[in-house]
Amino acid sequence: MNLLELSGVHTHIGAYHILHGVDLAIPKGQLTMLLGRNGAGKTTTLRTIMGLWHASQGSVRFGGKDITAMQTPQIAALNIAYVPENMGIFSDLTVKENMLLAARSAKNAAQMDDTRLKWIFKLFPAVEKFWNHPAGKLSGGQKQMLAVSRAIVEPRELLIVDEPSKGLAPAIINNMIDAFGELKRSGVTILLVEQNINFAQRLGDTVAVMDNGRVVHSGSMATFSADAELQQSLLGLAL
Ligand SMILES: Nc1ncnc2c1ncn2[C@@H]1O[C@H](COP(=O)(O)OP(=O)(O)OP(=O)(O)O)[C@@H](O)[C@H]1O
Repeated sequence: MNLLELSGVHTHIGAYHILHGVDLAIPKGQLTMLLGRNGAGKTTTLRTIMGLWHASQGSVRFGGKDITAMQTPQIAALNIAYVPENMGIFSDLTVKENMLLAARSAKNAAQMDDTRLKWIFKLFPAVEKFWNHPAGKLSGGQKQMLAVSRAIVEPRELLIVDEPSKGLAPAIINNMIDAFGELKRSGVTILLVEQNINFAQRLGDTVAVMDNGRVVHSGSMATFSADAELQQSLLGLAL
């Protein structure tokens, strides 16, 4: 069953026609990797899902419901979390305050779900370690971990993250892979935009590849991983 479905989505940004009929299906409970060269339209697709841009044609359906024309707060309220490329962290606030702001149902730290926080601390130890530190002081990798932690501070149906491995050192990437693996096992449906093919192959169940504002290939990651020629032709990878 598909949790999210885009059909024939066109998106314009001002005078520019960016998405040219995106068809994308995100199977429930799986981790889908959205790949493609720079400028292929991946971020624009995520922003269109979240209602930050609106499709001028086509439809976005979530759990069978048409969300194409809905506003971002209403879309988020359907239990969809989005971590943009800039991560949306408040640098002057502590890690704890950043987490608290993301927890819609908690008015203070004591009201945050303790079991869930402990689970998040296990996924991302840096979040616990720097709990009372200003978020602006964290390294790039720790900020990314905080950003994902904020997104999952409450249970989600769908977690969308734009380039979680960007600029991260290999050790941090391994931590990120373990954390997303654990998130996947918790049953949440995940959509990641990735440039790091190794990261994508280690985590993805399903893959969709974009080019020129369209999805030009979709299928299982296992099939895609086994086909070097396909990867070469779609991503221009030097193998
Ligand atoms: N605000 C904007 N105004 C005009 N054009 C834009 C805007 N945002 C994106 N674009 C253009 O839309 C196209 C798709 O951009 P998008 O960011 O969706 O690609 P992407 O696949 O996420 O690439 P990247 O990996 O470089 O982020 C690009 O040609 C980009 O220049």
